[in-house]
Amino acid sequence: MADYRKQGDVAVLHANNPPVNALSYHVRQGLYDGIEAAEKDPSVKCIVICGKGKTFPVGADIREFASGSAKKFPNLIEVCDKIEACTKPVVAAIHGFALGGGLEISLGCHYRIGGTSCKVGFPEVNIGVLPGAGGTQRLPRVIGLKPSLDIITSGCHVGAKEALKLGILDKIVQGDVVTEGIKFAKSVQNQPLHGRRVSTMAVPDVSQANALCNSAMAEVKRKSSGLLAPVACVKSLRVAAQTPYKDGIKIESALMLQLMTSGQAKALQYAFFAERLASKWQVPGGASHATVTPRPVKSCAVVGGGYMGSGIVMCILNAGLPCILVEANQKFLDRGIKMIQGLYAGSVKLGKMSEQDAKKTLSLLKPTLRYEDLKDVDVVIEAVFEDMKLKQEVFGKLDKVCKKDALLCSNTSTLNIDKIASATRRPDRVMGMHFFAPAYYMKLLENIRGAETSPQTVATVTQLSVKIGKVPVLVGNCHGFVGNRMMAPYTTEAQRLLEEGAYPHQVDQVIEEFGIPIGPLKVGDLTGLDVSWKITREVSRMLGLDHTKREDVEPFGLYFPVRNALYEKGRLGRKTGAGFYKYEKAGSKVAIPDPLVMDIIDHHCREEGIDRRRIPPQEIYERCLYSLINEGFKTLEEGIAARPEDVDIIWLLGYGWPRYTGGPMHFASQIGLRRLYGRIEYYHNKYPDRDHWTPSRLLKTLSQQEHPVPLAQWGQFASTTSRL
Ligand SMILES: CC/C=C\C/C=C/C(=O)SCCNC(=O)CCNC(=O)[C@H](O)C(C)(C)COP(=O)(O)OP(=O)(O)OC[C@H]1O[C@@H](n2cnc3c(N)ncnc32)[C@H](O)[C@@H]1OP(=O)(O)O
Repeated sequence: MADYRKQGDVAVLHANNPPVNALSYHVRQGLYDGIEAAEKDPSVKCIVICGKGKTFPVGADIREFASGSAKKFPNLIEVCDKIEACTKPVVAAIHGFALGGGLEISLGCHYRIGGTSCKVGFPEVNIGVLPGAGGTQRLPRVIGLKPSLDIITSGCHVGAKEALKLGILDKIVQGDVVTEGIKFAKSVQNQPLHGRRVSTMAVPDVSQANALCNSAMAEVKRKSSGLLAPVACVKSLRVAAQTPYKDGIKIESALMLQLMTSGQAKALQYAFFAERLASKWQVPGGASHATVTPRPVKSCAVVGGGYMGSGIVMCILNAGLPCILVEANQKFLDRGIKMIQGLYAGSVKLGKMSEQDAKKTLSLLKPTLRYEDLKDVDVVIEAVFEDMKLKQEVFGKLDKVCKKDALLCSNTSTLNIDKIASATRRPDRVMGMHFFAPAYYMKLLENIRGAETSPQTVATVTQLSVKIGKVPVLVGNCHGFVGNRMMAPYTTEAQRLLEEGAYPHQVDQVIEEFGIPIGPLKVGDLTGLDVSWKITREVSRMLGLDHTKREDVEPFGLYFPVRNALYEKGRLGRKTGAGFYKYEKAGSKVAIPDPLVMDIIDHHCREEGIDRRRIPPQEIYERCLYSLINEGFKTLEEGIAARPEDVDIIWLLGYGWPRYTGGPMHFASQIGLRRLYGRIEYYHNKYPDRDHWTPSRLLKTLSQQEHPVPLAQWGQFASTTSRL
């Protein structure tokens, strides 16, 4: 709703819909009625629109897009038009954020003022739509076409200073924005409104409109290939420059309708809420984010200053927390510090950080070679080499020196967290914190709860994860957890396809066309074929298998003859300039299909008596992606992942799965579970020896329901209880 009050001859309208004043039906109605009441009241001379609580409205209520309430009278266009048509001056007083529909409301106002820290923007592209309440038509009339193209197609927030410079804000004010808004409104109450109604203005300097729009169109197609919304934004802005407002708004609405009904908008809006759901955990027994109070974390330590460890240190420092970095020897410690210093220097050079801030942040870092220095820290994150023996050694040492209630976490990406915890006397305070590389950049944190991890440890680690800027997803303990476990069948199928008839570039092309930025074989080269070779050897050992014997490893999906042949020839990937591809030089990023690799593959097939066949792209697509999705369903049925949304967030934020499909589980719901199950069963029959094609029981059950079960209810069909 919107609260209406009068202060002298000023009517003040507060949008009131906590926590972010999203413009739900009742808020729109309140604003519309408020303007009407103020218009009718002869004692009112001017009006201020603002937001209750922490922000101005941040946009339309995204949930109303699916429910249909967004269309109810008055819709957002009607509210903006009502405000603009008012015969008394209306001032938007912005604090916090004015985003999307919130910014459209303020562009409907005759004046806009903002607090020093306010931000404005049109983030609609991020949820698959456009600023469809006149935003694409009004913004260019205020600030011109070029900056409007930048703001609307990027979805970026614009700070107060920049907004003032561009002309979005008329004034920046200090202190309480509503008080200042009232003062400002009084100062303009006798000014004519002619020239203040944005829809009546012309877009300034349209002589270059076509060239600007052509180049913006090329840019959005290059940057976000396959995304519909940025393309529609450019189209709508082109119209703004070439057409009167009354016609432009109709075209904007038509484009909005097309986007709203697209699968992309639904998937992106699903991802928006899934991301916010991720940190809301619950464990068996009922303890949850809502019931358990986290312990305060005032300082942290990281063990291991390699690529991952250094990145983790930076996340902690960036959050303003002191961090101790421990290494085994001076050489490694110096290397870690140098890496961290270099990355901050790079940020300063790029203008992302001031020199002073970089210095201040770095002053929070304390390097050491002595574990004893960790005695007072609240949380330690271990980031040493992925080796159980080494990790257990480290945890044993930490357990001895750290205070009793300190949490000990491991950045393992695959190893058994209970086994690591068994090296300590505090398994209730041990957890996995699986960061993704580069750790200072990637938003995902896969947090692993061991069998004995206490709810308070979960609460504390979740809170710390959010504080260091991550999206934490709580998962259960199993080999590879959720993300890497699903990765296994995907990479296995990619490699098995090579033996049957495909070449690396053919597999990667299909996956990249689907929208994953780097195909599985290029990822293999990036990670290093020696690294994956060693992992295969370690996993084989753990399972008591001889990794050199095909008959041992094949049934476990650990047989990678092409990779092994390349590894044996010293082709270790990008770093050696040769792997599944060749590269201009070691370290180069451009992967070039290599006839030598094709020969190696052909030779292997001849030796094994394999008749190579042409593999259609659809088969590549299904074998890589459907096997991965099937594994995702298995993590749900086993209670390793709590919700399908969690699986999706892990793949969206950790593995580059295209956001406009919503993630593997949402994508599965779009394919249709019956059809998906049928294809998985087909491959299971074709490759009965490959365990990852055994269809998930949960998927089977869901696919047999008479009507499609909404994704949010899939959990009710998982037979096993949660293993979180
Ligand atoms: C006829 C024409 C129709 C429409 C045209 C207009 C279209 C639009 O306006 S589309 C919406 C555009 N706006 C956005 O996309 C803003 C989205 N929100 C954010 O970016 C962030 O929430 C924030 C920067 C505004 C605040 O961030 P933060 O402080 O980190 O809070 P959270 O993100 O955790 O959000 C808190 C809480 O609010 C819910 N929420 C946020 N925005 C919306 C929204 N637009 N609609 C509905 N709900 C929203 C969010 O889900 C969180 O909810 P929970 O606490 O339950 O998790």
